[in-house]
Amino acid sequence: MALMTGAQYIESLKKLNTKVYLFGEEVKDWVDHPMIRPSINCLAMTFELAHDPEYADLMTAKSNLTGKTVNRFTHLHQSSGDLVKKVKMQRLLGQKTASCFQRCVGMDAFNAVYSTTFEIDKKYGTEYHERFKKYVEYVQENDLVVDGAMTDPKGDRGAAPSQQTDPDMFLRIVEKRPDGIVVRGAKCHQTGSINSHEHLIMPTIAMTEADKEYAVSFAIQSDVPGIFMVYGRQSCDTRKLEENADIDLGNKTFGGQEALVVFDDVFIPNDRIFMCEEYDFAGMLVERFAGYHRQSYGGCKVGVGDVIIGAAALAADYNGAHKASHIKDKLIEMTHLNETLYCCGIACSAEGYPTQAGNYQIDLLLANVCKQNVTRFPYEIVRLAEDIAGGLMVTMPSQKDFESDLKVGQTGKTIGEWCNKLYAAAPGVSTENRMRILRFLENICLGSSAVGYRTESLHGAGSPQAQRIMIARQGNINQKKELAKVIAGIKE
Ligand SMILES: Cc1cc2nc3c(=O)[nH]c(=O)nc-3n(C[C@H](O)[C@H](O)[C@H](O)COP(=O)(O)OP(=O)(O)OC[C@H]3O[C@@H](n4cnc5c(N)ncnc54)[C@H](O)[C@@H]3O)c2cc1C
Repeated sequence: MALMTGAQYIESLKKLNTKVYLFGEEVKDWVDHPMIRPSINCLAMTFELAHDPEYADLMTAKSNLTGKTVNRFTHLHQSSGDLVKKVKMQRLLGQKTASCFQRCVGMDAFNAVYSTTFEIDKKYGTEYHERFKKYVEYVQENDLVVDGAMTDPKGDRGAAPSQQTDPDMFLRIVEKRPDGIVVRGAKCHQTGSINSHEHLIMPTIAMTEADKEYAVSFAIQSDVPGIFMVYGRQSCDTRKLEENADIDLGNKTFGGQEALVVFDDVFIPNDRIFMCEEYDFAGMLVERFAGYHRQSYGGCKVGVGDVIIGAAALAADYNGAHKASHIKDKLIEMTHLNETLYCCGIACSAEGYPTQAGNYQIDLLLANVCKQNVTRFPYEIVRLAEDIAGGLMVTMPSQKDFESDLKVGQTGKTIGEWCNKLYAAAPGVSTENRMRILRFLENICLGSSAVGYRTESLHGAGSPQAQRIMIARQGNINQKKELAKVIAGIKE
């Protein structure tokens, strides 16, 4: 198979028996559910673009395991050039969907598990790395989507896994058998989990010996007995259930998705286990995965930022305000912020280095600086977009009002005629186009796409403080002190 098309991907989801719950009920036909389908369309783009010759260099790569052409989302990075292409691919996908396209977490997890298993085996003589290589070959050959699952519910944030009142607050091994293990717990906020064929599970935090039953990494199909998913609500999501919904959605075709994935005593066969109680490697795996994922945001959010900047510029054109110098300056500021994020994504990639296993790791300090900026700049970008858009972005009547032929008032005009007359702006611009661009901005600033552009920018790949801890560790203040001493002539 090697490279699926978007249509083949969607068909492949229909063959799964994934258990999905939404509004307290099981959703059988979840592939075509109007609240879920936009996120599937979005993921399908990662397959479609891989078939476009214009993007083949970014979207595909040569597998180091088989020598075959694979989708870059399943690739193990072989050079810093590969890391740079990853960021460029993510920017492209952001530009094409203006949403979270959900396939990055799996790619980031592959690369982190690949290098960590190599080092576990070196210390303990285990065989995780060979198993994992076979698993990645299987994923590449079948062009699968894999959810990168790290975040546990975590319960009391001040307590370690083994100290929790409820032991299910972190995913753990509850039984060891000759042929595998049984696990119990959950992973929350899982991006694209319902749309994934597989889940690659990793521990959430560094651990001590007391936590060893929680130090576990494995891969498992989405629809095995014991796994079920509860779909996450998004702001304004039920607009997608409205009949003939179009303009009011802001982005009718694409969207993101998160869900709670529960493991209610799930059996994991030995050949799919990549860490089993080696607690001293949990921290390494977390740090490497988080590093790759912090790099990712210097690509995907930048692509979405490109569309937001374009939409804000169009809103100014449609409002007739585009010639004002402060509008031009705000568009410059948005571009400056967006490109700064891109600089960080490219920089941490260009400074990548080979791991002991041979795949490439990003520069950790620069990736954390990248993500720290991502926790801030998108908020400023949407603030400026809202400034340029004007208040109509949040007070505009519905599409049905603009189209209504109900006569109102005393002069015989319809609601539609009133809305179209009063919300006309620059000459020659249809109110429909004005509506479309303002609804797009509403969706991204505070509608369902704000999940991906705002809160995911803040908490995804770790909350801001997690990056500050890494920046403190990697910043090498002592070396900087030495530099200052030399220049200042301090000898001690
Ligand atoms: C849209 C979205 C998509 C995501 N996708 C994925 C995914 O695909 N896969 C995945 O594994 N995860 C995913 N995540 C999870 C993400 O990694 C977490 O949200 C993040 O690590 C923060 O964890 P939390 O949400 O539990 O927040 P909390 O841990 O509750 O943090 C809230 C605040 O408390 C602080 N805090 C927490 N613990 C402590 C402590 N011990 N000491 C001091 N301060 C503390 C934090 O710094 C923060 O300020 C996603 C999150 C979002 C929002």
